[in-house]
Amino acid sequence: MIEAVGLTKRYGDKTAVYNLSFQVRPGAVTGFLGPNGSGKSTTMRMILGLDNPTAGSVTIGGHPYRRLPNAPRQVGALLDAKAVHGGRSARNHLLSLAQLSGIPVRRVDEVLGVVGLQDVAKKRSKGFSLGMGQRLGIAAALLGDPRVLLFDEPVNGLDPEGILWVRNLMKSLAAEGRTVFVSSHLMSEMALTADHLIVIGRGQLLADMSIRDFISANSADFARVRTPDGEREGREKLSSALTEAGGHVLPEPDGALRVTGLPLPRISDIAHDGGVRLWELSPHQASLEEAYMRMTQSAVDYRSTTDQKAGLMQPLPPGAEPPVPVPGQGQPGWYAPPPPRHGQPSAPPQGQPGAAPAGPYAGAPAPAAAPHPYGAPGAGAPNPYAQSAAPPQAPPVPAADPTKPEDAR
Ligand SMILES: Nc1ncnc2c1ncn2[C@@H]1O[C@H](COP(=O)(O)OP(=O)(O)OP(=O)(O)O)[C@@H](O)[C@H]1O
Repeated sequence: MIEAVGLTKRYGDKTAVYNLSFQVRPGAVTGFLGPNGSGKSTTMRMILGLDNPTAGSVTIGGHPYRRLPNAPRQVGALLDAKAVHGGRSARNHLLSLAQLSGIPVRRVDEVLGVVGLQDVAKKRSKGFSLGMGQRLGIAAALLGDPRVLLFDEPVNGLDPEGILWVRNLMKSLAAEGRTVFVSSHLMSEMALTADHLIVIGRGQLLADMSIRDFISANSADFARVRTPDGEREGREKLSSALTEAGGHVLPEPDGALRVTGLPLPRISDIAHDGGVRLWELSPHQASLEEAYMRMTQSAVDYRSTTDQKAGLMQPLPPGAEPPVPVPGQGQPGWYAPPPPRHGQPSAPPQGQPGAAPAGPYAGAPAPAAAPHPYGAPGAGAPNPYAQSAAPPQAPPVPAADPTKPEDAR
């Protein structure tokens, strides 16, 4: 088991990780999520003794990494697949690692086979593609047959077959009772791979719970209702009737309605009473990606702006109309999560730095967070992001908190 207690890391006046407490348990794949720059790699480096915490501690099986006897036999890690001597062949790279840790040579050939690099084992790694480099990094992590494994973005650069292989590998390592801690930005992949999630934002714990609890705590069930195409009047009539009955109705991009606050049978009855035909009435739950976006949107440091192509535009021909901007294109594919049960602001106020671009559903209040099933073990100072059993009141972007270091606010 990996256990962090009050883990904090400052680089000068930058606080990369602040008061982070969590446990990564054996027998499960634990996903480690957070926006760019949220402190995932820093946390992993501290777990592996590559960085010293400014405060707090992190142990593996009860010991700091540096005090583990023959640590490479107990802990395997892929942090940076490029951190390889490019002039060495894949096999020689693994061989040198094996010799340093007293691992038999035949294990090198074994792991080369496991990651599918046996045919290029004698090739210099500097000629490797991104995906081949990742495979070599995974081979190095598996070399000592360790009980604890850390992978920082292991599927980066892998093709679909490679991604599937990594997914199955992580699951089988966990099924053997090992501790598997894996960071990724690929939500769909995490949803398929991880059993448990630890989510951080700006170095602080946002969530520590099972995937299923994470999704239900950060999303509301909703119904998709579609009336026949071309029957606009019926759609509008239904929309008004549902709103009148206490539902919250939002238009979907394809013309359907997203309805919360009313059970499906009630929606059906309302449509029937109003004489509105339905082509679709289906129950839905937000995906991990939607739930993650909702939870982390206020902790995102790096956001794109619209490319104005300043000074690059050709003058429009006489009479031509400028292109019409497409709503919600600031973050393609993203839209605000389903609306509230109790009403809680989900996005920072528009126009402020860090405000999310207005999506088609922007402005819809977000669902109240459900109680945190596991809590934040060992949490010290109150964490403005952490899920809590109390009704949430604080807006997602915390106001300046004088009890916190500047970067942790
Ligand atoms: N050696 C360092 N010196 C100064 N600042 C650092 C150092 N390492 C990390 N940081 C800062 O700490 C913060 C957390 O960085 P970290 O690399 O841990 O984030 P991350 O969650 O892994 O990001 P990504 O998802 O982009 O890989 C960032 O603001 C980063 O600039």
